Amino acid sequence: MNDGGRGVTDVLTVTDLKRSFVQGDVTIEVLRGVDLTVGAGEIVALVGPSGSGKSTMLQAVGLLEGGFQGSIRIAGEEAAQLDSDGRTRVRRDALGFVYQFHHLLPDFSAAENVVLPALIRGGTRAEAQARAETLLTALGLGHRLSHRPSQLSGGEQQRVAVARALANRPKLVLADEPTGNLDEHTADIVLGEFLRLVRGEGSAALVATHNERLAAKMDRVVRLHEGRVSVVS
Ligand SMILES: Nc1ncnc2c1ncn2[C@@H]1O[C@H](COP(=O)(O)OP(=O)(O)OP(=O)(O)O)[C@@H](O)[C@H]1O
Repeated sequence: MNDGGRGVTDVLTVTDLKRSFVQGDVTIEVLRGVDLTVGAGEIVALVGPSGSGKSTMLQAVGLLEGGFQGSIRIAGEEAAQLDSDGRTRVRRDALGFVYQFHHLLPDFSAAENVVLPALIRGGTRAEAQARAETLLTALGLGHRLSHRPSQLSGGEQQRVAVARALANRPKLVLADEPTGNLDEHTADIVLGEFLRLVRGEGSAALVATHNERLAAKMDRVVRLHEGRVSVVS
């Protein structure tokens, strides 16, 4: 799909997305009709105060949860038309995920954690290994390939999570507070590396953060407010 205006192909088009949660007698309308596009290779910050719905939004776009109304198109595929296998395929082939906490497999080395997504997708071990080493080396972890997560610093663990997200060359990386668990100095460095690598790979990214300073380093900032998105820059 082409948005016409910016002259780029969109990897993500969200139209009139709605999500509410019912708790007892109370209905909380978190997303009240969100419209959002992310172009190929574009890095978009999703900002908003705590509770504004950033994680809810990323869960919808990551095809991780149902219960949504509206349209989500990822790399040309309409989410509502996908069955469970289709959602798994889109997540595996078109998306990469980075969370606030690394969620690395504790019994596997840094390299093995990055190799796994490619193996699951059906790649050869040699290719997956070469890709993992390239990504980890680009993130300054060439000397940490055999370390397990518990043997790495917080910043190093998060770099491995970034490498894992990029292993299958996703069109779109979804990142939920990717540096939220790091001290300010380390967060700055890791976010800079994340942006450099994502740009170098030509992937797009949608990055939820409540850190406006970090958001300003991205190509565009959109704000979630009262269940809708407004463009900041
Ligand atoms: N499964 C759920 N059941 C009920 N309410 C929920 C559920 N998930 C989220 N919410 C509510 O939806 C609102 C948005 O939550 P969400 O986690 O998306 O916000 P956020 O912007 O990511 O916040 P933070 O920056 O604190 O992570 C909150 O009020 C939250 O309590």
